[in-house]
Amino acid sequence: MTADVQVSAEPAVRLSEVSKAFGTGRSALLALDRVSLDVAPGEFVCLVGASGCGKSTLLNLVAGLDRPSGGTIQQHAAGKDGKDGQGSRVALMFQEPALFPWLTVTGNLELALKMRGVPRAERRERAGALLDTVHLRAFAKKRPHQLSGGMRQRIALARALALTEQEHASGTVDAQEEAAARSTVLLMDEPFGALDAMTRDLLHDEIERIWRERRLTVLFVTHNVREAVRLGDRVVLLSSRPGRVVEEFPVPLERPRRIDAPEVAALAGTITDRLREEVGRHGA
Ligand SMILES: Nc1ncnc2c1ncn2[C@@H]1O[C@H](COP(=O)(O)OP(=O)(O)OP(=O)(O)O)[C@@H](O)[C@H]1O
Repeated sequence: MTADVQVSAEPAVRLSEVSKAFGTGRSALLALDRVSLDVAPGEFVCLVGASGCGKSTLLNLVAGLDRPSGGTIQQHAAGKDGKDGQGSRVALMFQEPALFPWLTVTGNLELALKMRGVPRAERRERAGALLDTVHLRAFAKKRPHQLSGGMRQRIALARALALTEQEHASGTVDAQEEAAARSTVLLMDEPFGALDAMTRDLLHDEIERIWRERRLTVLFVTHNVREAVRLGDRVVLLSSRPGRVVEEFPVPLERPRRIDAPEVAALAGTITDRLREEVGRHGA
């Protein structure tokens, strides 16, 4: 089976009627209600919605950190044998970088590579390559507290990428390897929420470049509708709790986009109006 052709036709992630309830009986809280969503390989999808509508819950389910109460989540990856879900690579990145403070920048990345089973002899070089990707090679020997917030988030991004690395030295990129890269899913939960506007702008450029170069599939949660329009191929609007997909907005704007461009503001305005309507309906 030629995995690349078949896999590229499949969504990288498919949620079918996914529900999630916390607790049982009368005290049960329904966080997600029959959410269906396909994310294509190489697509950048942003999820927006009111606070508490279940965005983080959804990412946690896709990451496999929790199990849905109903419905199914499938991840299609180009595993060696081409089977669905085999060789699937998912990495999560949060608002807090959560780096180990006692390790250097390189040490943090090497640890992630070790967790992926990358042999010791390769780790230093691959950590260096990841630092090149986020333009922080010069800070390899620093510890997290010696970096700015934006730099720490770039290291967290490099670490997330490390967690999607393959166990073997990749060498040349053949079609199957490329298809596997496309089905690498990067889950980002408000990764830039704590940064100042200028640093966030820079990181938008950075994540867009890395997404393109590595052909990643990205599922990105944000409160910031403009950020969603700046980055996404598609913006998915969730309802107030329980989260359901209310509407999807394709973003047909040429890249790179500027967050303050009038066309970004216009589409963000439309989505925000829809979000307000939704929040109003729930009396939140
Ligand atoms: N482990 C849990 N146990 C019980 N309730 C939970 C748990 N995790 C989340 N919830 C509840 O599920 C709902 C959805 O939470 P979630 O964190 O997914 O929302 P969110 O959209 O990411 O919110 P925010 O935008 O404020 O970060 C909330 O009402 C929350 O209190």
